[in-house]
Amino acid sequence: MAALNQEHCEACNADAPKVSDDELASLMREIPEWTPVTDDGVMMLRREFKFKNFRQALEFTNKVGEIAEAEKHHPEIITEWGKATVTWWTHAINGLHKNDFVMAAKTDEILK
Ligand SMILES: C[C@H](O)[C@H](O)[C@H]1CNC2=NC(N)=NC(=O)C2=N1
Repeated sequence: MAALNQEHCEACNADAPKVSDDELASLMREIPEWTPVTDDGVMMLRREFKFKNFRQALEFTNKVGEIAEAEKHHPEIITEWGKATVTWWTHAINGLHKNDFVMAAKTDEILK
């Protein structure tokens, strides 16, 4: 199987499948620094990234924005002094799709 960070998002509509509990468990092993969180009943993936200052957090935010535009899949990003909090979920299905795990893995790759 290709590494998650080498995969691409598939076009996704309201009929697309949410990840099953088994898929969730196995996909989480590929992005161990992310946490599944539930916000208003919607499951999401979240990770906090720490930086030395606001500028570095902002530069990272913009790089995440570039991969989001390239893959047409978009996160919530909260950018603060020394920190960016990235949250991925699939709006179209109000939950987690494989695409969110691909994007989390690509997000991790930005800092490698
Ligand atoms: C038409 C367009 O591709 C869709 O609206 C995309 C845009 N980016 C998206 N991003 C996320 N995270 N979930 C979506 O369902 C989604 N839909």
